[in-house]
Amino acid sequence: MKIKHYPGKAVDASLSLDNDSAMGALYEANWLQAHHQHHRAPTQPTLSRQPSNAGSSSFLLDGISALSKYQMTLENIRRLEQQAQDKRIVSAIKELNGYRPSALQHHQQQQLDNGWVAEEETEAEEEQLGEKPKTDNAPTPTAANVNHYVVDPTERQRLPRPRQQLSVKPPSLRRSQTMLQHPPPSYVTLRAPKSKPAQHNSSNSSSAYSTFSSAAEDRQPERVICQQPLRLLQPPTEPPPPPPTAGSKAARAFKPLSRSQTSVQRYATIRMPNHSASFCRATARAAETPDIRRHSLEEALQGLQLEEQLPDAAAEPVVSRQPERHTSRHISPGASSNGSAKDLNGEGFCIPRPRLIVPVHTYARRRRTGNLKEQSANAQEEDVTSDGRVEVSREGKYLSTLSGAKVLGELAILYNCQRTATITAITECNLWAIERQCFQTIMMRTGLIRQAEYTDFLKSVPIFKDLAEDTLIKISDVLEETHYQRGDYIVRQGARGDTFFIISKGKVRVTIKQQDTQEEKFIRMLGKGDFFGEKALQGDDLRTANIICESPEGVSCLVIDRETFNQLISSLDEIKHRYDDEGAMERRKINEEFRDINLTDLRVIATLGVGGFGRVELVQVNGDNSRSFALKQMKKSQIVETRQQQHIMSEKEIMGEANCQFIVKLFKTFKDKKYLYMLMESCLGGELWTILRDKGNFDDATTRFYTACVVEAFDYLHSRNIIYRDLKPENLLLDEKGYVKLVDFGFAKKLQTGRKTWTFCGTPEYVAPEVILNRGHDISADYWSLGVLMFELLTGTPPFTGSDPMRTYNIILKGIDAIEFPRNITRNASNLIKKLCRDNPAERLGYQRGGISEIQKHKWFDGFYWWGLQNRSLEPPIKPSVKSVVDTANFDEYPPDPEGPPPDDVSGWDKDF
Ligand SMILES: Nc1ncnc2c1ncn2[C@@H]1O[C@H](COP(=O)(O)OP(=O)(O)OP(=O)(O)O)[C@@H](O)[C@H]1O
Ligand SMILES: Nc1nc2c(ncn2[C@@H]2O[C@@H]3COP(=O)(O)O[C@H]3[C@H]2O)c(=O)[nH]1
Ligand SMILES: Nc1nc2c(ncn2[C@@H]2O[C@@H]3COP(=O)(O)O[C@H]3[C@H]2O)c(=O)[nH]1
Repeated sequence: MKIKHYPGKAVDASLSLDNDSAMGALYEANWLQAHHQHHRAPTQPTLSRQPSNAGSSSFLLDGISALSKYQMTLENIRRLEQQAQDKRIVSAIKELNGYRPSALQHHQQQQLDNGWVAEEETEAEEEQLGEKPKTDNAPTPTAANVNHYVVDPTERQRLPRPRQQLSVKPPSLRRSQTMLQHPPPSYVTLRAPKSKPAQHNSSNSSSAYSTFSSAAEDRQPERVICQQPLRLLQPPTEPPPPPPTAGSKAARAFKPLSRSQTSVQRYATIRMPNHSASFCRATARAAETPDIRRHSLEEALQGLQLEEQLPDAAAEPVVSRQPERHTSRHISPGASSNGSAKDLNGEGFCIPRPRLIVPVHTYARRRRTGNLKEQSANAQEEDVTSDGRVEVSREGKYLSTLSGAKVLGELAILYNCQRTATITAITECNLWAIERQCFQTIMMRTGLIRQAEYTDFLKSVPIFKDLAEDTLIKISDVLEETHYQRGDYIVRQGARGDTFFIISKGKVRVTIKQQDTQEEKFIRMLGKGDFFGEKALQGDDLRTANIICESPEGVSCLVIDRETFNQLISSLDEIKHRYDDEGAMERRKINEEFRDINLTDLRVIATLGVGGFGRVELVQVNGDNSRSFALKQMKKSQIVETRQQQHIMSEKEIMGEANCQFIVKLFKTFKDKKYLYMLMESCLGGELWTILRDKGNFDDATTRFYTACVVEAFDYLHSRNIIYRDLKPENLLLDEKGYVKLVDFGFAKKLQTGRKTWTFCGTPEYVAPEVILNRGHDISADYWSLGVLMFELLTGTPPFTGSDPMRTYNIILKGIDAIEFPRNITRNASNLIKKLCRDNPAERLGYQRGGISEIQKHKWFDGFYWWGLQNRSLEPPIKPSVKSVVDTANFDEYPPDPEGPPPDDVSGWDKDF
């Protein structure tokens, strides 16, 4: 069998089963690269093979080789486990290295117990989010910090503009600050090696050993089984540490990682109480795909021989006394790697195999996906006499003690490199040896067989049918198969999710918890070839529905990790939209209408407004005079200068998807060298601010109507965890009927559930105290601004107004109780304002248990016809005069842009706009 592309780090070469030299060159090249990257020493002179005619360059990996990473990971994790007092560092390191820290197990437990519980915010997480600035630099309302509040150059020229808009600090700066404060763990920094004299010279070994018992508890004279080459050893800098004895403090310090940290627990979001017991694909699929059985692992081994070896007779392997039993034992999925019962109970060390080439990767996968129960049982069953113990050391330093059915010595074979560690027998051990050729062949054949099966299956799945063969191979290489029993929750709504699933067998039920009743509503059934789990990966990590195993005979899923999903799958249209809710589908249909409209099809009628980055023009599509649109034109250079790229992308995304009649719709975006454009629905009633300016203030009923429109818009946004952050009358536009809509989503942001954000943005008069104090804010900041809006609409001036932003912040921090309420604010209105403008975000109305409905139920809204507002049957208090679709009478007049066209920006940051 030939493959073209090797998954993982994609090596482009032809690999043939019988082409030994290609295989050797592949391993060799990997090792060379590893060596080059990490040891920076001259090329290993003792490599057994020279680059073959297969061409070593084509085998080289980008960056660090998997082997190097693997070794360093292994050893550093251990070292850090011993050293680090701070558990957070340990778990961060593990996570960086692909392990799942116990925190996730904790999460999973929480999910099992009670749905899910919001994770405690940590600095490290915020760092990842790239939002939280260094606390030292947190803005406080003192003059010294003025430069944190960069006055937005977008401030309009029109008078009387009472306020300025805030701009944000450069995100990159914030990030580096955070990193300064919390430097990343030094997991790549190896400590100075301590060495002890090697007992034996070593060589490139040609066999891998599986240790398993031979009775004796008595400590035998130590014998080296495989040894790391002497050349690598450094002169001792300090006396070697004594080998830890069982139960000693040192031995406890070496407490190895548990398997659970590397395998099933990675699906922290998935509740899998009753996994079916088998991960042996050959078995699991036997019933369904008889042809696959032909390629069972046993078959892959035909003609291969295992040898049993005593450590002191390493040079002369003894032929196994029980070859049949050994054969099945060694290759069974449960025992294919370090699958001892001890391991599985969290006491053994679990070697993460490098994801490099098919055989290696496949080898790893089996273990990572392994079903705990069954592997444990298998290992116990087969590990008849598992008392033999070996010690692993590297450069004279003790690493671990292995016992039971462990595989060792595979690295030198897989990578054709010298032994990477020294293995010494510390009790009498019997080892089974497999020769290089045999071992490689097993790994390769089983890997290829497995890969071919998965690729075939993927080809039959409709969403993948158009994917290139090499992409399918890559996907199939990282797939892990999991099995569930009837009634299992494969995915639980509200849990955190990190994986994408394709059903390979059986049926699942999709349900969604109803907000009001908490009952689970049936949504649909999914079967073989269907997928699920994409939403959590696209959104804020949280599962949006329950997926329950329905088939009596269980369900099998192929599981794909987030990284692969993002790289290879997430862009598929079908993935993006298959399970859209009704609103999203309707919205997509609307946007579809504008698919064929180009910038050149638009004709400018007049200017509607001037924003921070340019003008908003009233436009019509050539040949269609029945409708008009607002085209927001933004100077790219200015966006970059003020570092608002991220905000603009977010604005596009949120407005483009929102399907709410209280939010201005964005239909299409365009870009050219100088500008970004947003084609929106036009609201010809003008800004609420203009009306307020002309009228001075509104009465209670008028204010109630506009406030209610905003409540509806917030209800829509907040239920999707979107924070708006820029409420003010300028951003409320009236449509021709007099209903207001929220516009300008430049500061809107989708938050992760339970998370806060730290970006300092908004308009000074409207920002909440926690924003000023840089304590992190969330949707509750919008409720604060709602109170401010009510006050401004009722009085014509916002409650917190200073002569400059710093004074305004000081006033805000004194709180709403320090503000005198004019008489025209009714008691109910002032009560609601005060309840919205609570200093403590958690106490604000709308943010508590009853959600936004608490605002709707407030006395001030007594008798308000919410349903009429929602179905637009309610008569608005002010009916704007809009004579035609091109009537701009409700807008001020704007002179042409005095600055002229901006410079070109073709840097490409806006490619997704
Ligand atoms: N859809 C629309 N229909 C009618 N007028 C609009 C529309 N969108 C924007 N405008 C007008 O253009 C002005 C500026 O628009 P917008 O606030 O979106 O731009 P911006 O660059 O984000 O401005 P800001 O400086 O307020 O952040 C608005 O205040 C409004 O007068
Ligand atoms: N490098 C390294 N090898 C280990 C470790 N634990 C067990 N081993 C095994 O020790 C073996 C030494 O020979 P190999 O390099 O062939 O393969 C190595 C692994 O199988 C470890 O922590 N580091
Ligand atoms: N939200 C939602 N999810 C669905 C629906 N139908 C199937 N699903 C799947 O259910 C999955 C639950 O986990 P995710 O939210 O990650 O991804 C979700 C979708 O893949 C549906 O109608 N709504």
